[in-house]
Amino acid sequence: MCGILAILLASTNNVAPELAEGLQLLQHRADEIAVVRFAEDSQDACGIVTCGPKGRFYQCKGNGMVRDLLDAKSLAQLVGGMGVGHARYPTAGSSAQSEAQPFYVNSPYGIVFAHNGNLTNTDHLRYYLDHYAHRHINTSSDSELLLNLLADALQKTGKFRIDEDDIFRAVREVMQTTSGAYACSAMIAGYGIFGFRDPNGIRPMGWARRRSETVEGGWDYMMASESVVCDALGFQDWVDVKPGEAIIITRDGLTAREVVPARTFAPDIFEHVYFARPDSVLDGISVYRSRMAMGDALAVQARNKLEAEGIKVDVVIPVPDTSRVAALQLAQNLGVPYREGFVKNRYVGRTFIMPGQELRRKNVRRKLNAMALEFNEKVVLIVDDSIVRGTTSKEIIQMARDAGAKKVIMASCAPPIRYPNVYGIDMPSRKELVAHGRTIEEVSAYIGADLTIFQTLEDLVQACSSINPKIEQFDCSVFTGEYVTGGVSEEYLSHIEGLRADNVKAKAGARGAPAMVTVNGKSTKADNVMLASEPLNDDVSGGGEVAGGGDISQVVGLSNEGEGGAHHEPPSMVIGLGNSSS
Ligand SMILES: O=P(O)(O)OC[C@H]1O[C@H](OP(=O)(O)OP(=O)(O)O)[C@H](O)[C@@H]1O
Ligand SMILES: NC(=O)CC[C@H](N)C(=O)O
Ligand SMILES: [Mg+2]
Repeated sequence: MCGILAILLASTNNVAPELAEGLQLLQHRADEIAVVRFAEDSQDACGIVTCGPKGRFYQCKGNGMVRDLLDAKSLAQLVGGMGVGHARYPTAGSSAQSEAQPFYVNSPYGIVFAHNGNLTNTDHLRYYLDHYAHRHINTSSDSELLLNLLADALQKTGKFRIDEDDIFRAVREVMQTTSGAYACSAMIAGYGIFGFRDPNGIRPMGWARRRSETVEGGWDYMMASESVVCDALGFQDWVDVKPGEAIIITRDGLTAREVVPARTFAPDIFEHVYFARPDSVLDGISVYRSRMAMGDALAVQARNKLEAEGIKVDVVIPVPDTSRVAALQLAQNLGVPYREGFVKNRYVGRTFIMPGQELRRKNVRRKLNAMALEFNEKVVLIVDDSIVRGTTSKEIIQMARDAGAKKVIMASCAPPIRYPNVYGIDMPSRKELVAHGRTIEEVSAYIGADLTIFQTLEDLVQACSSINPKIEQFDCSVFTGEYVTGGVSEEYLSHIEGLRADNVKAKAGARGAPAMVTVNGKSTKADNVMLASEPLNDDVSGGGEVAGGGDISQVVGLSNEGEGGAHHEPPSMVIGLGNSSS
């Protein structure tokens, strides 16, 4: 999953520090543990591009977490009052530094682009861009395709200056040609920022504004994956972008338009189960309240199952962090004590996102420690938000037994996950999913539980839609194998399994080792681009029109691992390293 963010200030103050702060709040969408970052090729990446005087772009991006990569020194060099940020973990292409976002194209106008989601017709798009648009695609990233489609559509206007209608039209063209999930933020040099959400509203996105502190009567605007960014940065009145809608923000204000009619409104329910922060509200549904409702529903099920089996539970124990909210609710409903029996090492991140099964397994143990006094001689009910590969459950059940538990019952707030996610969550291979091809009893035996209780899909959907009844449908494909966009065939699933299963990624990881880039003679992890030599003019035009694009002096560190596509095998290369003028 990824986090996207864009901010446009009313003033020309530097926006980079706020973008970095916002990205920190989205880090859970691309979180990976410290051990991985130092021991192996890092999967996570992040980046910021700002637009400064004379429409010049300033960029810092690369592998690593926000707090490490976007340090004060780097941020000080990112000039300008508008910018785009991205926190990535890959669902297409590789984890190579060259695929870190935001992406940039110089033509037309200078566009910077960040994407959360995953496209399902990339072969087709790649073919079109190669054979018809004649645009060079330099990585295996689906997001680079999306940006180039957008650029192609804007290019077709043939205009020196574009306006809002041109952008809306270009976004419509993109939506009409792409299939899959996408929430995107973009920026045009010297013009403004814009964003859009796919016609099924699968990935979340919204916007907000606040009064400028420096420009009287002016507004600062932001758009982001989750509302938590809006709250923390002091923006107000969060508005969700609708499926098929695009928004354009310039210094003149915001315009929203439905560019294609919504096909469905089916947000990915896994955002509520696991991905999103509990303090976010997505499409009018508080993630926290939906997780409470999941706990309530699971309690009813658990009571019935436990009674039927004649089991009396002594204690309910959550698997930190995500399941805590639901587990507390479940314990209260059952009238059983809730105890934090697993202590989490706060310096270890989310294990689910880590690359490679062996690493994930080891790190469950590094991350969680069982306190014997909460397990010894007890019948324990362990609650997790989901059981995906079964790595966590298998390890912690063994830990519970080692700590003296008499019986271990496992409960999952989500139903069994049996199908890949093709919309931006890295669950690409059926074979890796513990419940694929297994009954509940078989899953239970595999993870070593005495009994395993899963939420029903009906209860999960009800838990989310009860908070906002206007959202009647969710993408539940990981549970059902029914994909809201359609067009996800058996052939396609086998194809992505071939590209993205753990074993394939392990090989690709070696090929995709991040390029080291030299900036001003220093070796750095980041693609750090400083373009302007001295303060120039305004960074954003009065809005409405762009004057022939911005001025960008260099692009850095390009390399390619190849998706195996027949039409593209671009060479590894580095273009224009070094600082232009400063
Ligand atoms: O069955 P698995 O493949 O192990 O995946 C499921 C687990 O992964 C996630 O935890 P994670 O450690 O990523 O994050 P958290 O701290 O937010 O719970 C999720 O909350 C489950 O605990
Ligand atoms: N998780 C995501 O949203 C990833 C975005 C995009 N598909 C990439 O791999 O970079
Ligand atoms: Mg967890």
